[in-house]
Amino acid sequence: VNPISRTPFRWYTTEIERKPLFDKILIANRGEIACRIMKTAKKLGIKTVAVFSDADRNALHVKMADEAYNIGPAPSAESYLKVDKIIEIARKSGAQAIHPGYGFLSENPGFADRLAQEKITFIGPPASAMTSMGSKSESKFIMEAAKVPVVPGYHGDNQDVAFLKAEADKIGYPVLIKAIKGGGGKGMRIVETPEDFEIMLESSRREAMKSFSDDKVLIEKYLVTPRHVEVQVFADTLGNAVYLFERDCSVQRRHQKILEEAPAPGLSEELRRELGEKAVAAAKAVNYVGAGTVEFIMDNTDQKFYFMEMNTRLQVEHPITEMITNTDLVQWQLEIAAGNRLPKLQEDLKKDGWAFEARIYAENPANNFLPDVGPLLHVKTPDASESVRLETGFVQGDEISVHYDPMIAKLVVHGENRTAALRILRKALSEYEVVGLNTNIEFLKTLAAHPAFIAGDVETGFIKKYESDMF
Ligand SMILES: Nc1ncc2cc(-c3cccc4ccccc34)c(N3CC[C@@H](N)C3)nc2n1
Ligand SMILES: [Ca+2]
Repeated sequence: VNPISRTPFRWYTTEIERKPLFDKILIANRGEIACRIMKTAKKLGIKTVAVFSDADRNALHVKMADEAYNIGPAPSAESYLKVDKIIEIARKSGAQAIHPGYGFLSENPGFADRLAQEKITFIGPPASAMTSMGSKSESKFIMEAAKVPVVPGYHGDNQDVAFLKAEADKIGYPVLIKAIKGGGGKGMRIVETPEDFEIMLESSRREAMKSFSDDKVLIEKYLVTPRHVEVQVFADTLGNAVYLFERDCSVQRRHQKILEEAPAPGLSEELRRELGEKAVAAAKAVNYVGAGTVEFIMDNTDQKFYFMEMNTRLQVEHPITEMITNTDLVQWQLEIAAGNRLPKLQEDLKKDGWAFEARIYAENPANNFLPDVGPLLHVKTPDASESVRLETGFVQGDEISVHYDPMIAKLVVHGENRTAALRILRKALSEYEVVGLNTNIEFLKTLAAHPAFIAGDVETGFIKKYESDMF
């Protein structure tokens, strides 16, 4: 073989000079993700500005920041979602860029656009990509054009009841009705028989109008207890895009992820590569920039996978991807937001070992796992090490309040293989103590010891199927 062609074709033939990162960034978030972003900023010598509501005055992220500003009362709508207030503080503090974290304003195209107008760098994707991927119908049309597999169904403009019912008959029952602007299962209805179609359509539309002010729906073939397999992708402003392998997030309750793992169990290398390549194709189809996650559902019987949606933000569970690829994805976000190229090429990205993330929730198992609140009277966390990483925004003495999401920490572990990682997870959970409010730590211990979980038989019906074993 010609020796020249043996050298891998390097995407960057000209050495693009590396632009400096930022002097100061504002983190428009709270809790563990704000703390986690600050850790990377400090590592890079970037000054950090925190914003906090009245309820978060003494929070860890406020203590960690170089500067901190109050943005209003506890309710998110009066604080963490106040665009004008956040911009005013960015101005006052001289922050050149804003990191939105996840939730809050992280997938709000209006916020991204507003920052562009204000000449403040938004550390995230272009508003256009958020908008395209924010609509389940528009995103499906874009995916079809990009040859990314989507679930068979109808996702067009015709919202006439009789027409949609005819489409459902064509697809074949059971079908799923989904709100076009939906997410996390809201507005979703499973329809088992034609007789139920109209009433379920009406109910889905009511919820969609209430939740998203848009009652447009799409119809899909319903996959019974699919797996939720998502692929981390990254793209820079120079036209490059890579995948950083997949995560399995099937173990959920009421669309709330509980225990995630990377890579996904039971996939061949060939299927893994196909998932990655389709995810990159999805990102390129919307000229994506920054960190993104392409969510697929995978049929448990034939391992066929279908595009679900794209999350145009850095997700809660990103640390398990960092652990198996030895990357700092917030650093990647900062490099890309500063106009630099991807820190690694696809061939430089290697999957190493296995990682789990257990989400520690303040919740009461005796009260249907509903969120719990209260003081963290006593907290003893597992010792951090190469293989144990704890991401939290709260310490002993803090109050977990009702205003925000009940996740108090993420326990992330890494092992050389799934069995080793699971053992490290169980040990870490056994060292985790919280007194003062109820948590799901005991539930997680049972889950991590369950034979079906140990066997890797994960799918979205897992909790429902084995709940009786676990409580
Ligand atoms: N055509 C078809 N068939 C089965 C599905 C099953 C689910 C689903 C239902 C229940 C829990 C889930 C957890 C993770 C991923 C998906 C699910 C689903 N979801 C739930 C919220 C959103 N992420 C998409 N869409 C589906 N679509
Ligand atoms: Ca989403």
